[in-house]
Amino acid sequence: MSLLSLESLTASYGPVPALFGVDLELGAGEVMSLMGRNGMGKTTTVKAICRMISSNGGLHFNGNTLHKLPSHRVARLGIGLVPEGRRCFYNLTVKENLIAAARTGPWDLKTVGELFPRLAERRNQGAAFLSGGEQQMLAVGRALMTNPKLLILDEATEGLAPIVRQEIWAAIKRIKSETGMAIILIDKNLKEMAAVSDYAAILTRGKTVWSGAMPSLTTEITQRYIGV
Ligand SMILES: Nc1ncnc2c1ncn2[C@@H]1O[C@H](COP(=O)(O)OP(=O)(O)OP(=O)(O)O)[C@@H](O)[C@H]1O
Repeated sequence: MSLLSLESLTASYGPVPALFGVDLELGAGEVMSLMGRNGMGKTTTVKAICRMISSNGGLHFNGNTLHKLPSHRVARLGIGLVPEGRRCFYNLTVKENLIAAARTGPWDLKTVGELFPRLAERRNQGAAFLSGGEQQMLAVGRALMTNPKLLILDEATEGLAPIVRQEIWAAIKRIKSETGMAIILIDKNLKEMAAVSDYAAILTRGKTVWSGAMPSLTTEITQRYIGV
């Protein structure tokens, strides 16, 4: 049985439609790249999954229909989001950010500190004083502290120096290999994203136009739908 399934999902921003039929299936422990050119509906799909915008069509997670739930209930069901633009609580310390939404499980201050030693070193520092890369690590750590079954990373390496990007990719690989967490990735670095993913789905104008196992994603397909 799928952990997450979206069937013909549609969504609008007020009167303006943005999703026209998104289909996705993800099993427990699987990693998926959600791909598509700019403005094709990737972030909107994530917002619909997390119930930050309303949607129609099939939307199920771990045996639950998500449609009527408020976003905090979705988080409690086990979906952890690292949103585009990080959104840390800048008036709180690193530790306060991490424990703000913590739930019992294998990810706690100790294990997150082992994954990102820089966060452990700066535990009592204000989040506003962290570098961009450290803030991104904090956003990932905060989502992990909710001990989700599904972690969604929306542009987690955007705007970071190459060396910091590599630290984030290494952490994602560890999360994949050391936990049974399912992960959805959205990222402009297609090569790195493909290297950690089992599956991919491509959106064009708010619709799934291709999905399948990562090895079957050919250059011909990426050129046709993503232009690379
Ligand atoms: N807050 C909003 N209000 C109105 N329209 C929006 C809003 N956010 C996104 N859209 C529109 O919805 C469509 C899908 O946007 P979305 O941000 O989901 O795309 P994306 O694939 O995540 O793009 P990007 O890679 O640029 O982040 C676009 O046409 C966009 O202009």
